[in-house]
Amino acid sequence: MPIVRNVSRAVSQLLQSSACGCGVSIVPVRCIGISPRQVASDASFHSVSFSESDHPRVLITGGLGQLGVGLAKLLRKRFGKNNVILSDIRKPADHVFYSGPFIYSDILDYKNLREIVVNNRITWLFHYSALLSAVGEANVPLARAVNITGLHNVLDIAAEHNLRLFVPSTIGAFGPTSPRDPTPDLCIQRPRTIYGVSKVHAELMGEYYHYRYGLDFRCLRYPGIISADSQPGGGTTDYAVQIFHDAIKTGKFECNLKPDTRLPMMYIDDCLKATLEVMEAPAEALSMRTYNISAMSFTPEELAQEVQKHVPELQVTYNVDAVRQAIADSWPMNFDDSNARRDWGWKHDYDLPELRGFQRLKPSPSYS
Ligand SMILES: NC(=O)c1ccc[n+]([C@@H]2O[C@H](COP(=O)([O-])OP(=O)(O)OC[C@H]3O[C@@H](n4cnc5c(N)ncnc54)[C@H](O)[C@@H]3O)[C@@H](O)[C@H]2O)c1
Ligand SMILES: C[C@@H](O)[C@H](N)C(=O)O
Repeated sequence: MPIVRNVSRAVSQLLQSSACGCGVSIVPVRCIGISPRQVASDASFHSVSFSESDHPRVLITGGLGQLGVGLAKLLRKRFGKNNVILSDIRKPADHVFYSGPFIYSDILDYKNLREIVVNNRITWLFHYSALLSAVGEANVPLARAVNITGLHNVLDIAAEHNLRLFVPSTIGAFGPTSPRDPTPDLCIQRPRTIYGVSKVHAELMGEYYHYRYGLDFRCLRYPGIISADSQPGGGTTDYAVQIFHDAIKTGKFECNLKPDTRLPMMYIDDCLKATLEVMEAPAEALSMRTYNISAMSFTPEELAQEVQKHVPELQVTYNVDAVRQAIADSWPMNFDDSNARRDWGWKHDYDLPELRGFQRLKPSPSYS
């Protein structure tokens, strides 16, 4: 795929919007009080438990972060408001609470998660809960618990209840020994953050459950995601969201990465579109279960120049955060997503050139 580096039109666009299976079990089942998992040696099951003409019943974990509310909106449009349940451990804002079903769910509480899946007859699960790269380095034990133990809970429940499971991975699943320009789907993955390690673990565990038990696991490696109406959750690519907000609000932006740090990025609408598309793709189309997806790639300096075309008075300074810089320097510069394009027709809509005007990054009134 040609690498897109033209940042001009995208900037405009962004700125414009500102069981207890105690009996015989064939799946990995947690058995209350006896053993955590029972797996028969001939374990095998297949995940599509609803008829293809029915709408899936969806649960989104960690849904109050940068991406979950937008995903719920997209899925509700397609499957109906009441078929999509957002969940998180945080209190939702009014506009989120009143926009559709919301439920408290801590992914570390296995029984609670299972109860939600059972009571709501969930068929598709989008597992968004995570601690991102920078906050993960600041609290490794919590990141390990949420990103690894939490994933184990989700995998087991998805397997027990024949769910189709989406788990996002990231450019952060690669490390300094991976090829960086471009980074293919299959190559060395030796990340040096707990976030990256947990995401490689998620990719491998999901694929293992797929091949071992038939779990319908689907995974996309997202680039850094740019959004208008939601705050990033403490990652290395956060600067690429913050610059738009600061340009509009204060006309000043202090970047915590060096000006020439090139990273793959994607507008949120493309990210969510890809997520829905890969979940709807026929299983036969998927030659793999974990795909890179790509849209554009730019440096802070290039992005700043583009924003300055629309906000000429914007002053950009650099105050490099050593932790984030070390992480960014170990991540891909460009992502090769040719397998996604070939297998299930992935095509992004937004290059930086396509994002015209300032409206996209103007926070809506409900944004906090
Ligand atoms: N935003 C990006 O740029 C990006 C890029 C690549 C991959 N991803 C992945 O996409 C997913 C969503 O990303 P995001 O940016 O919305 O993340 P975020 O950090 O903004 O939100 C994560 C959410 O998880 C919740 N959470 C934390 N602990 C929890 C627990 N114990 N139980 C339930 N929920 C819990 C938090 O409250 C938060 O709302 C993550 O898995 C992330 O790794 C995001
Ligand atoms: C890239 C992605 O995984 C996230 N935005 C982070 O920087 O941690």
